[in-house]
Amino acid sequence: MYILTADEIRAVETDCFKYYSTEAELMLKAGTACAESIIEKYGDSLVNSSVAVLCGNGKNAGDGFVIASLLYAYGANAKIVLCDKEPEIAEPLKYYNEAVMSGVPVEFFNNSVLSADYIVDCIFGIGFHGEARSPFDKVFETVANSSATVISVDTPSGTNATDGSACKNAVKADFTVAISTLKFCHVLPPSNALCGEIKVVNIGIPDDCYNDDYATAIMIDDIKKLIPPLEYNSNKGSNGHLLCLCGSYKMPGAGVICCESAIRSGVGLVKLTVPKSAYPIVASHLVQPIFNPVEESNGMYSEKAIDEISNDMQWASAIVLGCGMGVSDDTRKITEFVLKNSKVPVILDADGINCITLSIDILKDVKVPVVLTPHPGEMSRLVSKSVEEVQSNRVEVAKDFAKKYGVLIALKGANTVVTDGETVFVNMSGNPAMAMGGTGDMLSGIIGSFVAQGINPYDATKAGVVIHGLSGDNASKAISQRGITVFDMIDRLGALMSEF
Ligand SMILES: NC(=O)C1=CN([C@@H]2O[C@H](COP(=O)(O)OP(=O)(O)OC[C@H]3O[C@@H](n4cnc5c(N)ncnc54)[C@H](OP(=O)(O)O)[C@@H]3O)[C@@H](O)[C@H]2O)[C@@H](O)CC1
Ligand SMILES: [K+]
Repeated sequence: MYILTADEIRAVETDCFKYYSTEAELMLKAGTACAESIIEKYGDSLVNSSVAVLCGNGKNAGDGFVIASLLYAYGANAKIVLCDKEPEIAEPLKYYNEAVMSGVPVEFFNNSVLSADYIVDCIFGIGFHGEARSPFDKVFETVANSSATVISVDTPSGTNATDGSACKNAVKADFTVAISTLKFCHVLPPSNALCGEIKVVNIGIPDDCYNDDYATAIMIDDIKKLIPPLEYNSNKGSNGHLLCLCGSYKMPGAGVICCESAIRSGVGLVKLTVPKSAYPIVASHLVQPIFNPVEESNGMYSEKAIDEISNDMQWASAIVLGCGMGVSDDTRKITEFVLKNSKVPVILDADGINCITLSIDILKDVKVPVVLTPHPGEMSRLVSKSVEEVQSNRVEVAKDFAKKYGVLIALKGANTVVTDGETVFVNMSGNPAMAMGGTGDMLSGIIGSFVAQGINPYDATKAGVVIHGLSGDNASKAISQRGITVFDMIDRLGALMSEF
């Protein structure tokens, strides 16, 4: 599934109009597909309910006039609410006239929308930019105060389809029906939080109107192709050796979480090389890995552990470095040693990332694939920008960094961005319940496990973020969003792997 900017979808539509369809035909298909999705989702509850279809001055309103006619015909008390004026563009005007002819009531915007059961938001689509100009500022304020179920058509009005920004009082939808493809407002903050459930409807634009260099949402079916079935004659050696350099006296759980997630996602053998004082704690929670308790300083790896770590590295087919490791001169030296000397891919997370922020250029000399899994705070330190700057340019920041340093990036947060600096993938699984300590350690363990099993690091990262998000979704559904722990997610990870 592609994710497009406003200009990219306009170019697609222009090609479609050139060769395949008129604007009016496409608008009818868009409005019809949206109405069908609304009926499919809300069904009989629409009948006799009051539905205010709020229409602006652009073509998003054209979809709205089609939707109003179809919901009216379905039995809803649907009415068209003109937010500013009667339509002037030919195609919306056509469907407006048809709606009026079919008896759909029309009114100009007033506070009666506050009592509607449903608001269908066709105020703006991909054409919105900046702050809402009068009279739309007032419309947005009123919608924000309504208790109606809000359905946005294509984009929540007031969001910018290209950069994901949102104006004051931008519409907050319960359900967004995206037309043809996702747009960036569906996956970038802050507007991704305004979409509610998202459904993408196909309106029949032929494939050859699209290029193939767009950002892509990672879908579950795509991931299934990336994970090969287990070999019938496999043994613990052939399913990969993952070395985890994670945990410290103060953060032993990171090692437990990382290793257990790796095991639950299929790796043959895991070795946890851990500072000595953390060993009794991790081993009391997890017994399946091999342990190597090593020299420590202040509860973190000591530089003196480098020989032991070096030996363990010869054994590994992938390495996860950094979860709960702590930052000290010694852990910085160990991180640099691992990066410079590893012959296998390295997944660098958390304190592994923090350990290289002052010596970032070492990434340019690393000979093996490196996956960095920063959260926005870690990314902000890596690029010396504020968290706000990172979050308002997630795709560009991640892509530029990956390209400059020749690494793979999974920039975490809602809709994790995965990139190799050339192509961009965005994750659609997961939920806010996962915003808690330990979920990052889990993600690193899953990615490390897949890489150790021989999946190429880019595919392993894509698969890891999707499956990690799904385990969060499953745990939240079974328990609650506020009430889950990382171990509730790990408990579901094993069963979830049956789908892959
Ligand atoms: N192409 C097709 O045939 C198809 C299109 N489809 C549908 O069309 C939608 C795109 O339509 P669209 O391009 O007309 O944009 P839309 O958002 O409806 O309105 C733009 C108007 O809003 C105005 N405006 C902008 N910002 C503003 C602000 N801050 N405050 C106030 N006004 C502001 C802007 O004025 P401007 O500022 O740019 O001069 C302009 O007048 C798309 O999302 C999909 O739903 C589908 O049916 C498939 C077929
Ligand atoms: K809209």
